[in-house]
Amino acid sequence: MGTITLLAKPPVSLKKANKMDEWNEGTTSNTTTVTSQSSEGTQRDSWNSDRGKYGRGGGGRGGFQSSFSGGGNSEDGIGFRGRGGRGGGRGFDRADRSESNGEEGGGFGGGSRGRGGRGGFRQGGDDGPRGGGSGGGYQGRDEDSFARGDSKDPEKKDGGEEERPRITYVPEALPEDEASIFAHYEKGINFAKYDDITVDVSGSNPPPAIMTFEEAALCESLRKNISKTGYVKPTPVQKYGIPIISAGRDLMACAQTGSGKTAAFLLPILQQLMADGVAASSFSELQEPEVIIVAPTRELINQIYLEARKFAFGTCVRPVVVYGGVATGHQIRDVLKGCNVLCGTPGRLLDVIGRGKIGCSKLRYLVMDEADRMLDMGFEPDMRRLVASPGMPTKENRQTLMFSATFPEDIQRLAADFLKTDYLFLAVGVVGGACSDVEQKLVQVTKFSKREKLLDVLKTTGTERTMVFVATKRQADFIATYLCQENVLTTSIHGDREQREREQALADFRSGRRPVLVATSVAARGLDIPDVQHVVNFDLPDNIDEYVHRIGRTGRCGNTGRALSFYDPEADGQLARFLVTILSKAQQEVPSWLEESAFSGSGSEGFKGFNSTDSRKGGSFADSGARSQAAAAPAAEDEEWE
Ligand SMILES: Nc1ncnc2c1ncn2[C@@H]1O[C@H](COP(=O)(O)OP(=O)(O)OP(=O)(O)O)[C@@H](O)[C@H]1O
Repeated sequence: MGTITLLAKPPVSLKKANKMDEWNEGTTSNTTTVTSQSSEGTQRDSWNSDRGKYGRGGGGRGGFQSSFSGGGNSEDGIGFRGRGGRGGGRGFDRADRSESNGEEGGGFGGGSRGRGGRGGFRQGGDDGPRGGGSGGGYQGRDEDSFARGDSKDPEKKDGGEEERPRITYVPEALPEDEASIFAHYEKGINFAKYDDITVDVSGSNPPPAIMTFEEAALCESLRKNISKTGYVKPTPVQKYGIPIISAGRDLMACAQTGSGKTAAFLLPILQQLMADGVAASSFSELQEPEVIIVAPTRELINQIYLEARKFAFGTCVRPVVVYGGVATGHQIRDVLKGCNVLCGTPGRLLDVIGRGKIGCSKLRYLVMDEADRMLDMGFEPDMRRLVASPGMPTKENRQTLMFSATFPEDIQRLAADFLKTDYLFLAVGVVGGACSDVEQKLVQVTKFSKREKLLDVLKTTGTERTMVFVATKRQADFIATYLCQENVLTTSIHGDREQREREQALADFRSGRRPVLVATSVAARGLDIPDVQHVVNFDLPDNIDEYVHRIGRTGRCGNTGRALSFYDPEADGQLARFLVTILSKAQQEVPSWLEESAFSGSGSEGFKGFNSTDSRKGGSFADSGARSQAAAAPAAEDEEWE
């Protein structure tokens, strides 16, 4: 099976990391050889593989001339899809296009949602419950002993195409000792400045904020766990969010990256479960969690799970996590040990519900983290399926909580479908604003000069932990390989890497063994990695919200950080006005060339309405069209998140 091992000195021949490797296991070596990488200028990458039968589009970005010659099926040999790749409406989401839904899709039949890799059929996803289009129900890719006894062969793709291997990956057991469970990183020098942030709560009768954790009247175990975690006082989103949730209100909360949103929802929920004496039981073939938490990527949901496990430590409340890329049977066995708080990515969650292992009738809390992402065109159908699951209480009979650092107004409007009409909207700071602890710099580049610039930058950052964001999975492999060849200790994460590799990459990055992580958007949201000092946008994203999340991987929890973005006027012009706004709202220097670019040509209509808040306040949907459109679109067209 092909795997990529990004070493400081890579071998001449690198095995390519993508899911096609999995598909070809045992049949094709599918080795990718990097034969050149220096002549820049044309999109001449030739990647001979059987990728991209569906959804191949004209190349957009790129520009590094390289020659990848895959050893697999060479039927098409065009390969380089660039950013323009679209699904042609086929609704197939093959492995080469999908980072998020390919793995996390609900799999209720196909359809014609072919845009940007969010097709109905999640072929090639790690768990992609596949709908056969007719009565297939939920059928995960890695069916095992828990599969329903119907006729589908889990190893075969629908339509009798290629065989796919069973997913057998089981992550290492987590350490159980307190020191590991409560390991945390220190808050930074700007933590106290959180108190100066403007907070706005809109909606009727909001409860008063708390100023200290003591005021939250938490039970003893939870108080102890908070203190072992090193939290001394709540952050603003916690000060306001905790009492709102404890008062039983639905909530849409928007607060800057790295400001403690996870604890803002976990603490009041766990408090209520503990106060009610909720206890996990392994004596049931049907587990009925009181809480479901969804997030868009595997790594993020795992992180949320670890937080939940930490805060529930020593109590009878049992959190469990389910996500793609890991053997489903393993996760279901874990669920069956007792499950009060089920954390999951949408596809796998729908899968385990569909297998009859999870019942929703006792559900009290539904939490969407990165809610604007969970409700954009990629995941919204899955969210609708989730709330339509058998036994799921109606929105009137459950508490629904949404959190993100960005909340475009059109997504807010859509989100209201999932919330009671009297939900509260909590805005901490500028809605959708960047964290002001991140120093943002932009440099103008041409696409041909990016790679050398990156190398220059990394030579000055030394062993600082740096995340480098690129537009596509292929680009991630390519840049990571290039950096390795230049002796920069690098690893990479993207949706074509196997889960084992993704977890290893994150572990290597976290530990500093590989201080540079080249990533696609899959790593843009939520990841809380200590000591990331630097984010580089090698390719700027298509929408400004994505930019805000990416740079938010640094400057967390009162620490400072730096973000450097390569701005290619040819490709990034549509972002200019949003960047100007983001920079100025975060008190950053705005380069004059950026201002010129923003005010020229396509104009400044995006400035109006940018500073959105609770959409019920009259909002500015019309004005904010450009921003909203960009924000609602998938984070990247070529690839997705998980
Ligand atoms: N009250 C607190 N005191 C000290 N540290 C805290 C507190 N609350 C949260 N943290 C820490 O701050 C960091 C960021 O928190 P978290 O990951 O919840 O941020 P977030 O707002 O969800 O960010 P993002 O928008 O990127 O998802 C974590 O390491 C968390 O443990």
